[in-house]
Amino acid sequence: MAKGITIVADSNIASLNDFFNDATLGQLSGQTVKIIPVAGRDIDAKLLSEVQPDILLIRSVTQVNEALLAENHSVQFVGSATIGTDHVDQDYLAMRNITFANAAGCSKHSVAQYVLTAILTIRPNYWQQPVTLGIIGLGNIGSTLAQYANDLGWQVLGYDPLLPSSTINNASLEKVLSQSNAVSLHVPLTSEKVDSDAKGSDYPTRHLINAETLAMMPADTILINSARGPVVNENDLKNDIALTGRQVVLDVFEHEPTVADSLIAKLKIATPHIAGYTLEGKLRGTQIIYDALCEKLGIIPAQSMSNLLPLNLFLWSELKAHPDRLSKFYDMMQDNASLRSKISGENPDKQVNGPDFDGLRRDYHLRREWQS
Ligand SMILES: NC(=O)C1=CN([C@@H]2O[C@H](COP(=O)(O)OP(=O)(O)OC[C@H]3O[C@@H](n4cnc5c(N)ncnc54)[C@H](O)[C@@H]3O)[C@@H](O)[C@H]2O)C=CC1
Ligand SMILES: O=C(O)C(=O)[C@H](O)COP(=O)(O)O
Repeated sequence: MAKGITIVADSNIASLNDFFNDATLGQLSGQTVKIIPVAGRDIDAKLLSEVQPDILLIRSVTQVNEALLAENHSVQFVGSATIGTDHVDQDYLAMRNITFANAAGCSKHSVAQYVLTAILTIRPNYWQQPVTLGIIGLGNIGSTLAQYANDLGWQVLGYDPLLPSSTINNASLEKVLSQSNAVSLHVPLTSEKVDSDAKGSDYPTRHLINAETLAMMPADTILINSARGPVVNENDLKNDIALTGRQVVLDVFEHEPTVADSLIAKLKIATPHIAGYTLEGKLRGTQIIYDALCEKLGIIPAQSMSNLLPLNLFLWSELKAHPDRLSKFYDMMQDNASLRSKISGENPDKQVNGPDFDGLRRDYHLRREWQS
């Protein structure tokens, strides 16, 4: 590393200055830390070539690849304070010998709680009756959601072809889609293998939900996508909703950050990619990449998110005992209204514009995770 440590960071990373400062990083070497906060979409090749930072900290909106880094010769560590990694060309980073870390699992409870809130907002009667919840992708978020579902006495039908079968990984894709009251998607965004392309997946998720798979779902089955927009083919979804009247909840969109009103108008609930946006989820994301950077620098972590968290009074046990308090725990319809309030333009081009979508996320009042 150079004498001082220069960090270019997405300004939407929570508590940047609390985690990355002289005391928390320069503790052994006495190095000073300079942070340059930049909106994630403005982190570009020109900036990285001019600044030549040692460290790049991002979230999901910065594409990290050869185009971004070809003219940069200084970055030694890239940390993404996100679960998803589809925006990062990890093979390229490995080829350049740049260490990469993401924040696996950081918002698993936040997203699982988002999904429960969506289902119980649309169908409050599900608090009291037997429900079959379909979960596609049983990693950190999917398996956490399954725990909440079990706790509510719901049956889980789960599909994850990359994991061994288990009590929750217990069904084919067709069975999950055709026999669930609600289906929730928790897969990474992956593409098909092309020839010997090592990056592709044997079970690609791009357009996993399309005309064919939607046709397997009964009309009254809710669909929730809080994974990545392109997992659902939006044109096919619009046709499906027109045909069946299906209740659909989207937190992520195929052409995000722009979202067409022709889609939003058909959705039961639409939110601006905030399923993981709790204080705990975002701080955990920062903590995980901070810890990874400390490991890279050979220093002991000197900051902990527990120092930064105010008291949390949101107890899952309380909500279970008082389901009528759901909107006090998370008023999802407020997020839905905020997104819809940003629709502008004239028909047929009415849409939420990218800067408005990003603005809602930048200025989001972070929720609290419910504690067990
Ligand atoms: N809306 C939001 O705010 C957030 C969205 N996410 C998204 O959620 C995704 C999932 O997150 P985690 O559960 O933490 O990831 P994870 O990596 O722990 O689990 C993903 C699971 O999906 C499975 N999978 C892969 N391809 C599949 C396929 N074709 N069919 C069924 N299962 C498949 C994998 O085997 C793995 O078990 C992330 O990749 C990210 O894109 C994550 C956090 C917040
Ligand atoms: O962690 C992920 O993966 C996500 O989708 C993030 O929560 C999205 O947030 P940003 O990284 O876009 O702020």
